[in-house]
Amino acid sequence: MEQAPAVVVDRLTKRYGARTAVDGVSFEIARGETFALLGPNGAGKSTTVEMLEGFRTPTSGTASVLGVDPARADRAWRSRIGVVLQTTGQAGALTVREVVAHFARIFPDARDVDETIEAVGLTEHAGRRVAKLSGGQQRRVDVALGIIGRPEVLFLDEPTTGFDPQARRAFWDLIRGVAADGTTILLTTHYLEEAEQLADRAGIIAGGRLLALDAVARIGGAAARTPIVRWTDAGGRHEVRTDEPAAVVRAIAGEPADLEVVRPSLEDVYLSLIADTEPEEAAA
Ligand SMILES: Nc1ncnc2c1ncn2[C@@H]1O[C@H](COP(=O)(O)OP(=O)(O)OP(=O)(O)O)[C@@H](O)[C@H]1O
Repeated sequence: MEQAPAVVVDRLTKRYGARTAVDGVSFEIARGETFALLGPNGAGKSTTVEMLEGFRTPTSGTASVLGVDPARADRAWRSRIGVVLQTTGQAGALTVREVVAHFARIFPDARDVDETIEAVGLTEHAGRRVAKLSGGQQRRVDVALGIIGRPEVLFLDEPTTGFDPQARRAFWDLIRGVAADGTTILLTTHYLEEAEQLADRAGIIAGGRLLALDAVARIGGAAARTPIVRWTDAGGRHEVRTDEPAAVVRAIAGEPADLEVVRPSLEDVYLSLIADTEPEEAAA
């Protein structure tokens, strides 16, 4: 029998007064899958994730995480969930090792404290106070606390904001390892490359509505990913969308200038999908 999905969201809606932050969103995340929720500032990503974490109550619709309604969840359920919130909030006076060890005691089957600190690349800072770390290093402490309990479902809300490129790559390796252990991951991010690197599937949300939901390589539909050939000749600048870019290039007469073949990236598809949506200020 196929395992039930780890996360089921059905017409989930959250209103704050007259503002609808999340508007009838539905998706599922399979066990072991890494799913990315993408969207501009104010799109409703954090509100969605926080309803799944049990920190906010839906206005209507339903959510289920590991078969449980997060709004009614108990401690046993919470110990199966890992959370990395958007804002950092540890006790800054404690050292990295003290904070991680403190959290390890909360969970029935916690990871080894030093191994976890090593996994997030903080071994040489383990004895330092969290308050003395850089923003990116403090974020790694958040991630350590999110994974210390060996969660079945891990929520990562903008986990690499403030990371330098090298730290981001190290973090991706860490998350790939967590995913390889079978952990289901829900990631929100503004870095589309991060979604391409980590996620199996993604949803694009804007104005509280889900605009697209598919495998990362297919999102936006096949047409949106059709390669584009561009070149300049005596007749001006040309642009052709084609599934056979090599044939188009061969057929170009003479010596074209600025010849390029581009395959639209997730970022291109994302930008064209959200281009028609209202910016948050206008939606207020
Ligand atoms: N407690 C609240 N009261 C009123 N409005 C809220 C509250 N929390 C969020 N909102 C509004 O709900 C909308 C969605 O916010 P949310 O934080 O979910 O967006 P987001 O996609 O996570 O954005 P970002 O990328 O900036 O983190 C925004 O318009 C926001 O202003």
